Amino acid sequence: MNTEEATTSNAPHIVKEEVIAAGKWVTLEKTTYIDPAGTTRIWETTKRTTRQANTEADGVGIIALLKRTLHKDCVVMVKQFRPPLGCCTLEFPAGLIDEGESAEITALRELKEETGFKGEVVGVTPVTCLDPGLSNCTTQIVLVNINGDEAENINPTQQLGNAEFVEVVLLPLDEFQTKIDDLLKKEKILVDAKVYIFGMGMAQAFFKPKELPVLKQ
Ligand SMILES: Nc1nc(=O)[nH]c2c1ncn2[C@H]1C[C@H](O)[C@@H](COP(=O)(O)OP(=O)(O)O)O1
Repeated sequence: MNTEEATTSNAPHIVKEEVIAAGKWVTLEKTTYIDPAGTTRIWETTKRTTRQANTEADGVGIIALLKRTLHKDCVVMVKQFRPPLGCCTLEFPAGLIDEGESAEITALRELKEETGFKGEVVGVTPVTCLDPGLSNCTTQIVLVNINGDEAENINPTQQLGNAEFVEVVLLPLDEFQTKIDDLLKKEKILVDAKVYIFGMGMAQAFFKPKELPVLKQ
């Protein structure tokens, strides 16, 4: 057996997927798979029922930067009650990809619906996973700039459905992490992991690049 064959035969893979329970929005499945040691195992998996045929992403998250004359640049965030957690969360605006949509189109539509802002796409990630030990849920993060000086972005109006209750929260980019820490102290909310990691990354990138290396112990 050559190296390539050995690698292929040892590759972990799925044998079968059986639906245990199916709801309108999610399924619970029993996933039978072969692990890297060749052992057959079972995993409990959740999946969304809404993934469209033309995409491997379930939805998008939107990092929207609001740029206005004489204002600090702000990240447009949303706060809403999330039933699975039983509390409010601070998240990037987000939503599921509808039939025939690209990630970019979904991002601009969801941003308009949830926040009222009209944006312009400036970047998009590959398909990324969200909670791989639990679910096959995937997302693409779309970076959007908003010209806050444009007439339609001065008093933005949300376009929410009757079961949607979304509060828009503007956080200055240069104090993103500390403002989130303040909110967490004040209110009983949970912050989305993507959001907090973005804040940590921003803080590292922008506020510590000039620190001199110190002796490591
Ligand atoms: N897991 C879900 N359970 C539900 O009972 N309803 C759900 C689930 N996931 C989505 N939805 C509903 C709620 C909204 O009416 C639509 C669209 O949600 P969308 O705005 O695209 O996405 P989120 O912002 O992440 O809720 O789906």
